[in-house]
Amino acid sequence: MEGGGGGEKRTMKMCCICNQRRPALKRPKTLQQICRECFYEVFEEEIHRVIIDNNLFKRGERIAIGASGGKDSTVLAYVMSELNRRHNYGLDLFLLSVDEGITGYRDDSLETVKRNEIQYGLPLKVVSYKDLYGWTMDEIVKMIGLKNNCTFCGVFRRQALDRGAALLKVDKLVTGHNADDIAETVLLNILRGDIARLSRCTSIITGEDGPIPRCKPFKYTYEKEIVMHTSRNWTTFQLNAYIHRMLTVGLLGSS
Ligand SMILES: Nc1ncnc2c1ncn2[C@@H]1O[C@H](COP(=O)(O)OP(=O)(O)OP(=O)(O)O)[C@@H](O)[C@H]1O
Repeated sequence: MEGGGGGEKRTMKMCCICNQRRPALKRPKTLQQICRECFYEVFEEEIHRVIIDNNLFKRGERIAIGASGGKDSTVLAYVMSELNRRHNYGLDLFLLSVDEGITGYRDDSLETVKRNEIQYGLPLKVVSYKDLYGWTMDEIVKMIGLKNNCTFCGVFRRQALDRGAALLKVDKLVTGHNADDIAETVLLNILRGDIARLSRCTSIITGEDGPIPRCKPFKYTYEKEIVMHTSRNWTTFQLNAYIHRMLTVGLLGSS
């Protein structure tokens, strides 16, 4: 584009993919300056490539999406239903949520999952700690205090997801674990000196010898890009409500 006065020439930077629209962001993964539309497109098609290159699914399979109502699994639910339709995978998709019984946290995020059920037309199954184990997480914390409660919760949730997947009679469970989560797990396993887990924790499919294999289609996806992708479907209100929830339970720093 020609600049105004002085006869000097200024070039307006364009999206490096379509070269038609102004860039709206710099991709954390590639540092490319691209427009929003191209970002959604390349983000989703990269997940498609991961699914195809790793043979994650077979036509006709029933797949449960572990849906917590958080950013990762909300974007995962959208991307899975979109790619299933766009590339005709032929999968039967379900949303599976575990209600741990944490007041002010999971009850709020389950509202997001219920919205996704309607938005994406995916059947939702909710399994609760109360129904499965007779205790909510709030009741467990009252008994044992805050120390070690995450360990209990993690073990219970894992089992609850398996129980829910069995009720839905699915072939596989997909979760929203992303590249940052996996890097964190690798570091933890190094610090713990847990060689067995260290070799397993980076696999894109785990639990093939257990009741339900688990897949991580976001294994190569940066958390920052998942946050950027939420703008495709989340309103500012939903984003603010999510941040508020995270601050309430101390999963985000307030500074
Ligand atoms: N209560 C739950 N019900 C169903 N699936 C869950 C639940 N909690 C976690 N998961 C699954 O495990 C993945 C990783 O969970 P984690 O607790 O690490 O949350 P996260 O990284 O914040 O992800 P999200 O943003 O989706 O909550 C989630 O993306 C989701 O697929």
